[in-house]
Amino acid sequence: MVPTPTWHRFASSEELADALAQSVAKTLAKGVEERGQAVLAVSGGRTPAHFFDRLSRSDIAWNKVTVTLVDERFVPGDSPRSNARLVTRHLLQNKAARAGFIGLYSPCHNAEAAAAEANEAIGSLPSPFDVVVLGMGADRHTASFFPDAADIGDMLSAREGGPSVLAVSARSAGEPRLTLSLDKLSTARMLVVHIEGDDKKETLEEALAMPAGPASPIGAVLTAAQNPAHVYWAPLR
Ligand SMILES: O=C1O[C@H](COP(=O)(O)O)[C@@H](O)[C@H](O)[C@H]1O
Repeated sequence: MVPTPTWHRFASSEELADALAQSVAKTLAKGVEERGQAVLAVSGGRTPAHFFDRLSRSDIAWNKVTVTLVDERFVPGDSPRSNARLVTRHLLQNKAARAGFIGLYSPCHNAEAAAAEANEAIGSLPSPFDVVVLGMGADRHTASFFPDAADIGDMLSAREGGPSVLAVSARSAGEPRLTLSLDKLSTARMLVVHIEGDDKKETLEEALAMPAGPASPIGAVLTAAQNPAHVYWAPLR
């Protein structure tokens, strides 16, 4: 059984973006106060742009915050499919332009080599991360844990001590991917799933009712979560 997360439902994407930005900013500020620095790991895709715009205007000590990605496509930073590009354009702006950024992509010969490089950089960050904001696809993938990835079972059963960044190859994902490990995601002090639209709400409700595992990577992450997880939902714009 997947532990039931706390749902935060909003009438619009704008209201959701305001509330989520406020809550994330508060948690990052608390992290800076307690540890002198804070880490925020965010998703890519279409959903988070509006939330990023709001969060970038939050008045916190961004120079003590490092932003990273929960996952990335193995594409250069100027590709329209790059999650780093989305974060650079929408989050690392305004007040948040002072934040540090560690991406997962590097121009290596393959995703495995890029994952090894990113693993070094991610390993230098304080652990656990302060905030992880996940998205979710219609196939119940989250970060780049895709149900049809060859070694999805192994990736979702790996616990503490393994690499923090993994290379992923899945037919449904298109290009190769890089993802933070289950351990990195599930140990976050604040774990949020940000989804919009009725379809995704139904998909997540189904995932919460089915066994966590390769067919339901979002369920696996929520089951492994070390702190109560939060779902932020609004209808599609
Ligand atoms: O491939 C990805 O998709 C998911 C969901 O994206 P969305 O466009 O449906 O919001 C996202 O969470 C993930 O970071 C991204 O790489």
